[in-house]
Amino acid sequence: MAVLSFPPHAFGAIWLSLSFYILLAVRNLIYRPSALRSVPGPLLAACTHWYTAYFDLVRDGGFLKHLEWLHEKYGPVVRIGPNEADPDAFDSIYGAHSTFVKDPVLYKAFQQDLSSFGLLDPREARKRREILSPLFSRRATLKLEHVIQQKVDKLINRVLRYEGNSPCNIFMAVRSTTLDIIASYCFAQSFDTMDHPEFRHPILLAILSGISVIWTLKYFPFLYYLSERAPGWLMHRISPVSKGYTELFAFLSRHLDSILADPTKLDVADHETIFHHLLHPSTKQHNIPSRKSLLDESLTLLGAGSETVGNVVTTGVFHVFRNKHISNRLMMELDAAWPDRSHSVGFQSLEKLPYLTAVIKESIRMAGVATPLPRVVGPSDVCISGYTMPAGTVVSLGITFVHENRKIFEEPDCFLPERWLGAISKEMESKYFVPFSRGPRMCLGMNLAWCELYLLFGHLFRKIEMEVHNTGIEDFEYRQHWLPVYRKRQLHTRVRTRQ
Ligand code: HEM
Repeated sequence: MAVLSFPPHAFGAIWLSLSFYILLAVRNLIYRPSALRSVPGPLLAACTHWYTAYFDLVRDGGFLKHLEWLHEKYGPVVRIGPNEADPDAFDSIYGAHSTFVKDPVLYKAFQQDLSSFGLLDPREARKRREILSPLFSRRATLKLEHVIQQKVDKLINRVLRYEGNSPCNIFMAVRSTTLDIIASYCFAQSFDTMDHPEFRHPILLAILSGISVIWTLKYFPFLYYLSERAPGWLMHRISPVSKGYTELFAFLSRHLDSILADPTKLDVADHETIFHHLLHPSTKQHNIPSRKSLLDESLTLLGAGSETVGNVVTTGVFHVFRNKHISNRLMMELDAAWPDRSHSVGFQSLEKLPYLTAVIKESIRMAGVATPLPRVVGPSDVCISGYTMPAGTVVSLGITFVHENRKIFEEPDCFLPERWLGAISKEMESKYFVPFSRGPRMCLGMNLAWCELYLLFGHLFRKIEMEVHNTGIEDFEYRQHWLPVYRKRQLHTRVRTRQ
């Protein structure tokens, strides 16, 4: 038997590790913040982080589902780690005046420490936001609307090539589009992801599969260190999709280095880009970011700006086209406002359409979003939901717990755009619609996201009739790897031109 051939020193090592973890767990139970002892939750969670790790890693992103069960069992505040709690109090954690900082244990796993998303120091993060915000303001988005529109038009053409043919993979088509949009918007460059047959561009595949490694890097950060130092051929052997990441990194590095070598290239760029802001002389008061920081920022924006919007659009297309009442009502509204499809209708006209707006909000609510967003309490102890959380405690509340809360949204599992039309909807929105989070670290790309969503939803539904093909609601069940990861069938539709 294999076990008999186990070398004796291996048993010794296993015993040693086990004893270490048991001692650590006991220490956590006895010495960790006594105030947290009163927070209800499983004993094992209070002993060790490997409790959440088990669900994140072994149960394939299953902690979010388990957390729902924990809240049902223990109530609105649950202890989920030796030093970690999940209280039902969104504004206390993420509100405008929050002084809590992002938890390094999670955020360092993204390996983008020097980007707007990864900077942990609130002053550094604020400075970076100040530099980039002008490019992501509503005004800037309106100015660059044509950049988005161009890609949306290309998507419509690409999708309509499937008319009378096999079903189109909308899941990948839309994600290819959002990746091309964010690359164009931020760098005035394109990967031409949409041109790839079946929308399976290696860079897109690498970004998608990269989501699933977040938990691994959170619990085993040294793996990133090893992967960075391993020869490329070995990494490609271990994970063939990493070739896409190598391609992405090489593309961004080449582009950045050419600008650093000759900044006048920015003068002839098609439009303003992130580098016009990050390398602008007035930035000197904040210091020009290092090359690593510029690369981190580029990777952050590509990641943050593509999958998020793509996921919302895929979710919306599925729900609208599987419900005749919703698709009819939406098309009637669009046809009335936009009788001639050959004339383009822009963001500012589309955002005035109430039913389209309701459909977009409901798609955002139903699409899984970034969760959890852990924050470290500080600089002093605070009382949250009736419990004292000592400074240093990690707290988080998943956005899904707000958006899928039965006490807030009736029938939260149903796609009901009408919920955003009633008299009460404005109040609901201001209190409970938080897909972009809130406070000092809320989404930087929110205006861009809204513009993309209106143009994508508006043009897809006005110009294309779709029939969902071989995809069911079960295919929208996801595993939470910080972002949702879909393991089942991708949304396919049969398509027909609408006049
Ligand atoms: C529907 C689309 C989107 C959703 C639901 C969304 C949601 C979020 C959320 C919840 C956060 C907070 C993350 C955290 O605290 O860890 C965030 C941060 C961020 N988002 Fe978005 N996002 C979307 C689109 C975009 C786009 C298009 C961009 C492109 C520029 C973008 C760029 C960022 C950045 C840079 C941050 C980090 C901000 C900071 O930490 O200060 N997002 N987003």
